[in-house]
Amino acid sequence: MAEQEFDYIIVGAGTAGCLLANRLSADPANRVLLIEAGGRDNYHWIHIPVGYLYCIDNPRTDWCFRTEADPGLNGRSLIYPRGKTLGGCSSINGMLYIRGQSRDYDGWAEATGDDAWRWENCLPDFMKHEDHCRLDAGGDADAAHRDYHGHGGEWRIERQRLSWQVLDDFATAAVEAGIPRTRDFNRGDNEGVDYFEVNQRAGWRWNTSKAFLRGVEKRDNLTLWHSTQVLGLDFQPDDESGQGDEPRCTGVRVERGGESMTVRAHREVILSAGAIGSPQLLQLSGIGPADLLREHDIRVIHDLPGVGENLQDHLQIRSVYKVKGAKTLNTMANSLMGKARIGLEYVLKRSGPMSMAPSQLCAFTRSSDAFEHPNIEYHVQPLSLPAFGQPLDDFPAITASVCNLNPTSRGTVRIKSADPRQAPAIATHYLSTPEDRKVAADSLRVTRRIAEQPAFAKYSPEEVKPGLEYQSDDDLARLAGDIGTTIFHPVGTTKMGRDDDPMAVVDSHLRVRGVAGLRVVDASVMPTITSGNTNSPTLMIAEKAARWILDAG
Ligand SMILES: Cc1cc2nc3c(=O)[nH]c(=O)nc-3n(C[C@H](O)[C@H](O)[C@H](O)COP(=O)(O)OP(=O)(O)OC[C@H]3O[C@@H](n4cnc5c(N)ncnc54)[C@H](O)[C@@H]3O)c2cc1C
Repeated sequence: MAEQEFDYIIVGAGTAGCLLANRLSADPANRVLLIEAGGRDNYHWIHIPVGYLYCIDNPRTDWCFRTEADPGLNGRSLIYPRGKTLGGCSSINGMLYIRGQSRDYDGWAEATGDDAWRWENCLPDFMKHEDHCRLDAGGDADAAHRDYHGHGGEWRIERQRLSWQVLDDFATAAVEAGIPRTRDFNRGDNEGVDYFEVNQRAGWRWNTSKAFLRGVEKRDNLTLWHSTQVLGLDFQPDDESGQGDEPRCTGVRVERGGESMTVRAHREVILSAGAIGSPQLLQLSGIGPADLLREHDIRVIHDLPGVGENLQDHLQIRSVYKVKGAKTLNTMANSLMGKARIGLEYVLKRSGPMSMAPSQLCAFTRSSDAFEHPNIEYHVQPLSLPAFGQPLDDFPAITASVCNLNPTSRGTVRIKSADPRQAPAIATHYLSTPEDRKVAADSLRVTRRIAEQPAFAKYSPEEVKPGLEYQSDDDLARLAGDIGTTIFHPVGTTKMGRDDDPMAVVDSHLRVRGVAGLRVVDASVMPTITSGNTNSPTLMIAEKAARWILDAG
């Protein structure tokens, strides 16, 4: 097949990739190719919110990664979902819209030496694509809402179409325990308790493929290749690149319809393959820690020791409380009649449990007085299950999942072979620092403090997990290792940083250091994880990067 040529090649049609494709192809003069390994997002469970349960660990929508056995989890290995379809993780995620805290972005500005990343300079890039329901005609926005939220953009944010008495009471208990109520988690200081806002439209999931791709897919200058895996990057050797001593990325090698082929990029290749896929592709292509590459007989194009290092994630520690006298999903869904009622409510009104994001109630607070800012986040659910993928418990219960927002543990993503079809080794290293073990223990104590408050105590809560017999720091941290699991936020594996940071993989404009014509634009560039869920920060990153790419073009 003849070699094909484009101006920009975007690898990965996930959260970042779909937004980039939209913005870069807005100018008809730019020929843009968007490549996605997964298929179209035409599986019904992607769109029915509760369907995330059926998309996770399903090869139709998920890469189905497994982590290495983790000593911090007492030797357990976890399923590690990553979306593999148009929309990427935004097609299988929890739909929760949370930006993090202003200090996260001010920290990125410090780490890169570039004020473009300061909170006040990120806020316009969050707002640019936003379509916030409270700013709809007749919406209940307060006076300041317009200063923090946008309307009319592609990315829809709505209130949930449900409420649960038991969660309303958990929220009141949180207030009784000293956590203030908030009406907006997204103004830079997210302390407080309320229901999450979600990326849904009228009870359907709103993923980045619907938001950014669907309306522009027919542009003549935008080509979409789904079901096409990028196998590696091509380079022009340094002496021929005309870029001084820098090698230049000239295109990608793909497998499409059973054939291998090369595609050329005149201006840039942009990796948006996510926090696992992007470092894996760089390493496979000769950009990464030289020793690792040589171990797998890969020619070193550029020795960048930070590629695949600095993996950060939020570990959720799921306390389960058996309750009396409360309606929970466990009991509602454990009969055929109950399931039928739930199904009917969704068909007729697009509301109820089938419209449910995995988590409903949110709280940000501090694990102890040692912290000046909220350093833990709650995701509270009116249900419990022994493990993801297993049926709900047959007793009424809620789960109060808590995670450390700013972990100090760092993991790695490293190829296991030069074969692009083989998954890399994902070593999470959760709870590997004394600080993280202490926050884990203290956060479980905060959960207990909330559960003891009068508003929740009326349900006679019984702590099934971890169990009140565990009280000491050591016991609680060990138990956290038993019941903790990913909350699906890997970031940081191609971090941005200053020129004098040897572990920085990209500069503050997300250009791969030491290589021309190549950027990374996705969750992997975050130098530190945000204090909240990671989808909207990734969109903000892509919005900023799109402008820089167009300006450089
Ligand atoms: C189960 C789950 C629940 C989550 N819940 C939430 C939530 O409620 N709120 C929130 O804010 N965040 C949530 N997240 C996290 C959030 O969705 C991610 O941080 C965000 O989507 C990352 O975007 P990205 O662009 O970096 O990567 P992705 O969205 O993963 O996109 C990468 C894309 O690249 C493709 N790709 C990878 N390798 C190749 C290759 N070699 N060739 C071609 N294509 C390739 C992938 O198939 C994928 O489509 C969740 C994630 C998961 C998995």
